[in-house]
Amino acid sequence: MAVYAEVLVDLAARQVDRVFHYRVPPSLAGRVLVGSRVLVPFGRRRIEGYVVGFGHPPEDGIKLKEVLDLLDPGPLFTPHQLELARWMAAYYLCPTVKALQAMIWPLLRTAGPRKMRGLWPVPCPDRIPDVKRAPKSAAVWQVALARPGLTRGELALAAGVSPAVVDTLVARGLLRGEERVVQRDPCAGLPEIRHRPPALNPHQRRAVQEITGSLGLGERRLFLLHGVTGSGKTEVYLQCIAGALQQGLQAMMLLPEIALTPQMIDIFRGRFGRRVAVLHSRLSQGERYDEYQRLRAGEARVALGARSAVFAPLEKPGLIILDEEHEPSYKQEETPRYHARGVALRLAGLAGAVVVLGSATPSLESYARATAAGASYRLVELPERIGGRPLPRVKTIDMRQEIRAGNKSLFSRQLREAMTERLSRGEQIILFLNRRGFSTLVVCRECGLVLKCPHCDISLTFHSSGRMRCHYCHYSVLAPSLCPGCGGRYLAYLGAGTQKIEQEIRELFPDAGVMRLDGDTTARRGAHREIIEGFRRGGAGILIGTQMVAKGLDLPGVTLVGVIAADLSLFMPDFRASERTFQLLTQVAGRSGRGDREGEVLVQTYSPHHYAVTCAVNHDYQGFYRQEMTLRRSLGYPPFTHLCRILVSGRKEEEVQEAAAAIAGLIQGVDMLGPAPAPLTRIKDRYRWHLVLKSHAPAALRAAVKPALDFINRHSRWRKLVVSVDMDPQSMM
Ligand SMILES: Nc1ncnc2c1ncn2[C@@H]1O[C@H](COP(=O)(O)OP(=O)(O)OP(=O)(O)O)[C@@H](O)[C@H]1O
Ligand SMILES: [Zn+2]
Ligand SMILES: [Zn+2]
Repeated sequence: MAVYAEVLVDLAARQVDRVFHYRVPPSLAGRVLVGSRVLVPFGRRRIEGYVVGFGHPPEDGIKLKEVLDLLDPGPLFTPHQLELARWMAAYYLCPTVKALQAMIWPLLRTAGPRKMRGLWPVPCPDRIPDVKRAPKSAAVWQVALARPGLTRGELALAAGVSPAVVDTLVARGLLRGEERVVQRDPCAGLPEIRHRPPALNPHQRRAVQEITGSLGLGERRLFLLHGVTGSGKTEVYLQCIAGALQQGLQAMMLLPEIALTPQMIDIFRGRFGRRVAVLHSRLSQGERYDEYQRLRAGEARVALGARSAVFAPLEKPGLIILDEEHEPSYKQEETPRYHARGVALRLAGLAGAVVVLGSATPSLESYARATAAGASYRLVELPERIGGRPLPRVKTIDMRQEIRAGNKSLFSRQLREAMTERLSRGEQIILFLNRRGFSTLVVCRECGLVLKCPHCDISLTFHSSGRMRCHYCHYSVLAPSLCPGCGGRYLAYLGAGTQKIEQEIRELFPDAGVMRLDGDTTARRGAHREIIEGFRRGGAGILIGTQMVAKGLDLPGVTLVGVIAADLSLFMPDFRASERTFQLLTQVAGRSGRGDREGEVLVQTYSPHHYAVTCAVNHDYQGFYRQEMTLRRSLGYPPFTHLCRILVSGRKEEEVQEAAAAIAGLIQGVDMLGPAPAPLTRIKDRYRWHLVLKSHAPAALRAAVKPALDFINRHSRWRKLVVSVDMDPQSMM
């Protein structure tokens, strides 16, 4: 009997989410498996597809086309992964093929195994060159052992001999020239310092016992690890992972991209060596491919990475950890718009794994699930800092009073004094401002024109390079000397960014040594490590940065943290603005006083009485939680409801508006806000309108959205529009 493959095809333009049937020709029989990537005819084209099953064609008598080719030697995904992709498609309302591709992306970009042509040592104990009798040959041999695969020239150079010496070793059969597959190791050349686990404190011990006690039961168990900053959560993760490995399980450790610092990678490598595979965006495609393969082969047992590492191909994931679980970056802001936490919970269900969500400032959603009646998460707390250290003293500084006292600078008198004092004692300081660049607003003083991106409805940020940049579409232009509107000569540079802070701090503290950590200074590979290591070693007294300095850094020399403007995130048009502000302030404050000396934090603000600020100042998570929950309940926002945001974008605003209205007309059975222009009204030349749907049941949201989407997809009139559906949106911008 003929075999029919069910194939999911990738049609980027249309939202086709169904399988097509193809006959498997005898030449490919037995080699095409579930998970195989194949080439199939589709209409007049040949396209790629993924085999998701085998079965009977839909109708008898139809002549089926044949699979043309098999594109990889083995399957790219497992049945487990397919199941997860199907769930993602259903929950996040995206095509299954998109979910699958997100899962196996390290295999899809052109990378493949790396082959190297070079000289490889052939061990034969009796003929190894003697250091005394043949020092040159011995030198070549040593280099060849340490760095296999070098070319003849490289080897001679590294050993400090002429290439002829290399040739004699080849002639004697000690070196063989050939092409081999080599593994790219993203950590090659970095020191691998073995860390011994410290003795846990009683809170940590209890946490590790509770979590490891649930491992290997084959059923999903969920934990929320709420530990104050500096309470040693990382050590709890490490020991839980060690426990999982001991039981023959594999583990996944997820961190937000910016918390996945080289230091963090060192810690994991130090504890687990090559059993850790690292997956993150700064790796080269080839490195990613190799790390992914090491996980697939079971050679690596721990996957460490950012959001997409939740798709690491583990055969037996027994433990899944999300550190900083409250971070918005766990949500992918393009199709498939999944949340790594949601996927992790589902994966744990499929695999019978334990999930640990950790944070000093858990999301309201997670904390509610851990504390409400019938809680589904078990709450585990680390209420104290390691070594009984106190949390830092935090003080707010009312910037309105500074102005009244005639201080118009970016820095309050108190902050300056405190900095002087700390520096005189040889202590270190972090200054935090969540905005990169020099000034975020360039305005003509004569006609009031704001210089905006020609493609987005966003003001351009002036950078100290002399260029103005759009932080949304990367447009950049040389800053004009005259106003492009009126030709006026007086342009005002307003809204300080980290570069401006740096400039002013260098003037105020010329001897302190200043470093800056933000998206601009870390663009080059390796720069992030250099800056943090340099600062840790005392290479500077002051580190200025964006939220990169707020997350996860453990720098014992820091005793003062200054927050330049706490209000920046407070008044964003987003219902999570208070939550984000509270989290950010708590996290950045937590960088202070992690060593033996007591820490201090000064928070400059124009809203000293806002509860997000006061609760962060008082280290009062519970207080913040209670007040914010009261507000969310009264407004009907998550965690009391689920949201689904529909964003329509296109080049013609009338069309966008019309389509948004048409969608709104088709929505039934759920509450709806909008349609209205999104807060960012235009990005990359596309106008943006949105609708926000609310319901207590996610299923009701999906049921409401489906018909509207189908309608839009069917109408060619709106083909140029992009309609994106975002379940549980993290950004409302
Ligand atoms: N049991 C222990 N004994 C001694 N030192 C420890 C112990 N556990 C952790 N530490 C050290 O305490 C410091 C703080 O730990 P860690 O960075 O894990 O805190 P954290 O809870 O993740 O904080 P944050 O949320 O602020 O990132 C680290 O330097 C870590 O090495
Ligand atoms: Zn002007
Ligand atoms: Zn732009």
